[in-house]
Amino acid sequence: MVSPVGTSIQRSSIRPLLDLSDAAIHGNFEERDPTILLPNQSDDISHLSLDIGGSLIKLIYFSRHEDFLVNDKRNKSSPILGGRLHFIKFETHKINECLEFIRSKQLHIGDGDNAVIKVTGGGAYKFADLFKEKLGVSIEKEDEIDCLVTGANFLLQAIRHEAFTHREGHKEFVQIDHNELYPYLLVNIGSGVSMMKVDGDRKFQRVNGTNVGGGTYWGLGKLLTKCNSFDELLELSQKGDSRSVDMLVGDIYGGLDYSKIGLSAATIASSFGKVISEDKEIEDYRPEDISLSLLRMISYNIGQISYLTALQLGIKRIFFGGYFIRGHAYTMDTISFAIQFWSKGGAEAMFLRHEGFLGALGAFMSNNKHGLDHLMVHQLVERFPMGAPYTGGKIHGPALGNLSEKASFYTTHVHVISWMEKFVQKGTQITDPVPMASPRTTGLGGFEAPSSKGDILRSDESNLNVGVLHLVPSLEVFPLLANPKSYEPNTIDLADPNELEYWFTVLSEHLPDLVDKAVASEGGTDDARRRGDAFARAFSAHLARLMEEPAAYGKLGLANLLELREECLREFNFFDAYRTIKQRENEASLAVLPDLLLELDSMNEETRLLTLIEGVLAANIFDWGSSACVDLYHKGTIIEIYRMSRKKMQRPWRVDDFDAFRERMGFGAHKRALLFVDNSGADVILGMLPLARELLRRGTEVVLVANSLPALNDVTAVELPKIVAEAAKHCDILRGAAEAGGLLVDAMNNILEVSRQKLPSTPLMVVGNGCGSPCIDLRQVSSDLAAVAKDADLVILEGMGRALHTNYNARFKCDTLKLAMVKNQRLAEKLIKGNIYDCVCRYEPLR
Ligand SMILES: Nc1ncnc2c1ncn2[C@@H]1O[C@H](COP(=O)(O)OP(=O)(O)O)[C@@H](O)[C@H]1O
Ligand SMILES: CC(C)(COP(=O)(O)O)[C@@H](O)C(=O)NCCC(=O)O
Ligand SMILES: [Mn+2]
Repeated sequence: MVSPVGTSIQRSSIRPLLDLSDAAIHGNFEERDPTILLPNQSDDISHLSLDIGGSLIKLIYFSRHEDFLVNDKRNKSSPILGGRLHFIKFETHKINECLEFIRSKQLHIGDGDNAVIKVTGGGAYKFADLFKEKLGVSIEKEDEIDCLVTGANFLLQAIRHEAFTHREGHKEFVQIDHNELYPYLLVNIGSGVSMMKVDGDRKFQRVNGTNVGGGTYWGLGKLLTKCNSFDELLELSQKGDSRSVDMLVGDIYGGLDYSKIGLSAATIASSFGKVISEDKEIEDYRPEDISLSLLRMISYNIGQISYLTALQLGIKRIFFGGYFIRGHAYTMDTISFAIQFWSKGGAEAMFLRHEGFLGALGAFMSNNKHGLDHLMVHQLVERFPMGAPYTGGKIHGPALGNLSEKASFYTTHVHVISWMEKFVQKGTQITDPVPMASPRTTGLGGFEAPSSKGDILRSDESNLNVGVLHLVPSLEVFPLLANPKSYEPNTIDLADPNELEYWFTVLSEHLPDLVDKAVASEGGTDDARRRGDAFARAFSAHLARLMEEPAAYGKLGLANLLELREECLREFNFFDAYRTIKQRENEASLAVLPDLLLELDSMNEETRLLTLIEGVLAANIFDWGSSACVDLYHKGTIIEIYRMSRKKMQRPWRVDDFDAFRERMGFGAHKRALLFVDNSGADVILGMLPLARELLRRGTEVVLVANSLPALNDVTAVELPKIVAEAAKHCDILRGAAEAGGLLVDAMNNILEVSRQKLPSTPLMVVGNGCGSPCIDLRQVSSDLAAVAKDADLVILEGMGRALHTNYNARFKCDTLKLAMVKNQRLAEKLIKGNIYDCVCRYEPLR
């Protein structure tokens, strides 16, 4: 039996606090990213793995965090711990930076006596002594190819939006059926190139390779262009025109296509071949053109060898990894083109978001001590923090001014941790344009010059290319989903640029009001204001980044954006922005509840059910996330708005299945109902609770399913027991049910005057859903919710976020009722061909 949510969800368990005592900036204050030493802080890090390659060191570490769901009682015995996986890279020739990073974060200490450091790549051999000398640790070596394959298999099975195709500037995520994953060809383009045929878990063979790889591009490029960094070289290529160095078919055929064998005039006949006939020195060529020619030469070559290898083995799918790809649109397009061209469409190139980290991930997975080797897709949540440090609950520094004001602050405030310096730098990197090459092909095998959108590569330093993977072992797939495999939570796909722009504008315009509320919720102090500013800046930067590259963080739907906003607030330590508003609305609603219940009790059953549904729809107007509603609040009081809203409840509603629902409802029609509740105040107290009471009265057990973490003015599972206890003071049905559901155990102590007569025992329970967003992705819910769902035969989803933005098209294995008032004109038009404030009552019985 489920017990109510207690006090297990605590602030401190979600946001780790750093021990800042004796903190000091290490090294030169003027340097760009000074290391901050926190000698007394243990991040509770237990697992570190590295892939030390010829060019780059890839580091993954796991920091243990008691994420809010790990407190779940049933998981106490589970060996899997909640925590976060962080992905970092260094250049191999700067190994000392890497060692310093490990030391400053104490990654080599671990939680027990000895941390296990799994290392793969040649550096495991080359630098073993250095690790011993500098850090006093022995490393455990892991086979490189083994790790690459393990890493790729893990990513392809555990991360939902990992693999994607990239054609003509367009990125598309591919859903890979686990049963159809093998065999595939894995091509890892690091310094050199390895090709593996993968047939299963640890079943693989290295089938090919080439010495012309990422090291060749960077090495030759450095020599020929005098570039100082790989990124600089790659950026140059974006402005290049390789025709000045490449010999094209047209150059040989007097401008004509060699159409007999399918080669267009623009096809490269010989990379760098044009140079031979020209009497020029290297200075006479543009470095941009050289870089592009090199990039094309190497990418085509790898594409061609990969294709031939796949052909020889009869494999259709080729996944490309390795840091050479660097998320670079043109590189991916070139490789895709080569595969498509040579295979005539028979084979497909796919890329991986964690491209460079395959080996490091494999090394990490080879450490069976953390018990993370069988993580499932539903247990992983990827987040993209901006890097605001946790500093004892406070973010230090003066109010943020203009981005250009950063320098003076930094030199005068070195005694506090300069989160600002890092943040401003990150914000700038994030809003930098991302190159989105959309090369036009001639169709005959030639590429025109890339037409990239920007000229700056997004720095990896921003850490927003791959996020932090949160491992939440207690998340599960909602067991009542009719078809979990094809389930798509988002109703609105933001792939449509118009849609994207509309929602971005809506969210941007709502930002000042949200910041006001957030700052007020933390007492309006200077510190809160600074954090408010920083939050607004961070969220705007995320929006700008996504506007430019919508798939940057994985497939983008409206629900993801709304969740990102909540996560971003939390990152800046705003735990509950609408705290006071929620309290005020709860109090006002509880005050009128007894009268409402009296009125309802005077009705006959049929009228009552209709009035109850009307009540839910009318009260769903209290939504602080909708700009239209926020305008309403500035014009009237809660009670005025509620009255107005109730008066407008004329049937038929825009979507109106009420009659079918009423027909189904009788005494004991359902054994257990899950009520996914939405907003605080009138919505839950005058809308959903009275409906719950009606179900209880009809002998149906009720589980109120609420957010585990705050989001806008949504009620949370922690807040609900107190609200129910207050309501129960005025209602025997609710009191008996809450007692039977174990809800009043704590609350009863406060209401001793209540008579303890034996009451009917249909239980009312509360359960946290595992999320902190106004929407709900039912592929990742708390195990508590999954457990209660098993006996449920009615699901009621309420509110725009849970019933419209997400799950409007979801099908369930039981009767389902979706209730919402539409508080956005565009959504009303698009979804129900109606208008703002229209209502949806969609009933989908299980036949
Ligand atoms: N910042 C960078 N510095 C050096 N090389 C980079 C960088 N970013 C991407 N690369 C490319 O990635 C290649 C290394 O890829 P990687 O998968 O890390 O292989 P390895 O394990 O051999 O180091 C380099 O040869 C270069 O082409
Ligand atoms: C965030 C919300 C989904 C919350 O709605 P609810 O689930 O509370 O009905 C909604 O407020 C929303 O879609 N807001 C953004 C659109 C707008 O301002 O119109
Ligand atoms: Mn809401």
